[in-house]
Amino acid sequence: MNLQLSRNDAPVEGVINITGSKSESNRLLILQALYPEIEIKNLSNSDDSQVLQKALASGDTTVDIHHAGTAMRFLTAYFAAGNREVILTGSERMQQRPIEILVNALRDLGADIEYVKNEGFPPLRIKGKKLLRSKVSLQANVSSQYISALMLIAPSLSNGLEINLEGKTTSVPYIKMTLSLLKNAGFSGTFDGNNIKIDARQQIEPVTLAVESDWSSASYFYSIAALSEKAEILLSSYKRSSNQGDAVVEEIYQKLGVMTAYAGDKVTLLKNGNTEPGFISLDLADSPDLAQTIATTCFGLGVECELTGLHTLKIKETDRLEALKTEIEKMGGKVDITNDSLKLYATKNFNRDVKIATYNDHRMAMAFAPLAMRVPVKIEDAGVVSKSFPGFWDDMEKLGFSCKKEV
Ligand SMILES: O=C(O)C1=C[C@@H](OP(=O)(O)O)[C@@H](O)[C@H](O)C1
Ligand SMILES: C=C(OP(=O)(O)O)C(=O)O
Repeated sequence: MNLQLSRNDAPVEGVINITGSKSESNRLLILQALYPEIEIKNLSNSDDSQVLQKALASGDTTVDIHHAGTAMRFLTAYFAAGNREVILTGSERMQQRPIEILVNALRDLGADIEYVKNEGFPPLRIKGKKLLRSKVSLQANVSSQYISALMLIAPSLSNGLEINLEGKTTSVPYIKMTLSLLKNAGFSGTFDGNNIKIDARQQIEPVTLAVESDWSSASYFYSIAALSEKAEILLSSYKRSSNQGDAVVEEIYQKLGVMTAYAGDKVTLLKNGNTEPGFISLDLADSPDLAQTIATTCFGLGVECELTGLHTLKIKETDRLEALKTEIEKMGGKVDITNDSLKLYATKNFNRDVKIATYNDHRMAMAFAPLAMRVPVKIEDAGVVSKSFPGFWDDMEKLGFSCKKEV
C-alpha cells in the first residue's frame, strides 16, 4: 500500500493515545515467560511485541520472528537456557543482522547453538540446556540488545550472572532500562562502568507492571509540531522520569521550538511561531532510533544538522544512513554520511510528490510522513509502520493529514 500524504497550513491539534513501549514490552514478555508472577499492563500493540508473544506461547520447532530485532536477540538467550530444541529464524533482513557476539557469549556460558545458514547470522538451531557458568565477557559497541538478552535470563540462572562489557558501550539507556525493569519486577542487580551483575532469584512476589507509552513513537509528533507554525498535541500515557532513553526527544525538540508540558500522565507538545536555530549538532549513540526523525525534521525546517554516534544504524531494519541520504536527496536535500555520522545541509526547496522508499523500515515511513507539512509526499509500502506503531496513519488523519491510498 502506497499513501499520498498532504496537509494544509491549519494549526495542528489533537489527542493521541500511544500504546506501551515496544522495548519495555518485549523485556517484560521475556521476564513473564520465565516468571509467570508478572502481570503486564499497557502492552505494546506493535507487530514486534505480537510476534514475540506468539513465539513464547508456541511449542513449534521453528520460530519465525520476522523483522523483530529485540525478539531475535532476547529469544536466542531465552531458548538457549530453556529445555527444548528450536530453529529461530527471521526475515531476509534479519538473516543479515549480526548475532555472533551474543551467540559466542551464550556458548561461553555453556549454550548449544549452531548456525543453520551463514556463520554469525540467523537462523539458529538452539538446543536448550541448563547454563552452568555465571561470568561472561562480550563486545558492547555493536548492539546493546545482546547485553539486555543476557540480563533478562540472568536471574533464572542458578548463580545469576556477571557480565563484563568490552569496548565503548553503545545504546546505554537500553541497558539501564533492562536493569530498571528487572528491579521493578523484584530482582536485584547493578550496572557500574563496564560491569553488570544480576542476582539469581528462583521466584518473585506477584507484581503488576504498567508499561509507559513509547517515546520513540512520540518522536514523530514532535517532528509534526516542529514543522508547524502552531501546534497543541496531547499524548498519553507518559512519565516525567522515564525508563526510555528516547524520552530525550523532549530536550532535543526544545531546541527546535517545541515545548513539552506535563499534566498527570499526559504530555502536551506546544509550538507557537518559528524560533529554530540555524544549526544543531547531536551525539545520538544513546538514542539511535531518533536519528531518522531528527534528520527529516531538520530537513523540513531548513536547519543544518550534524548527527554523530550513529554506528549502529547500518545494521538495523535497513542501512538507515544510506536510506536517509537517498530519500532526503530525492526530495531536494543534500546529505553526507560516514559509517557513524550524518551531515545535512540547509535547504529551503522541497521537491513535491516524491515517492519515498521505506526499505521494510517502519521508521523510514514515520520519519518522512511529517514532511507532508511542507509538500505532498508519497510513502511506499506504508503498512511497514506496524512493526512498532500499527495505528500511525489513523493518528496522522486525526491531526488533519490527508492519507490517500494510491490506486
Ligand atoms: O533494546 C532495545 O529495545 C533496543 C535497543 C536499540 O538497539 P541497539 O542496542 O542495537 O542500538 C534500539 O535501536 C532498538 O530499537 C531497541
Ligand atoms: C531498531 C529497531 O528495532 P529492532 O532492532 O528491535 O528490530 C527499531 O525499532 O528502530
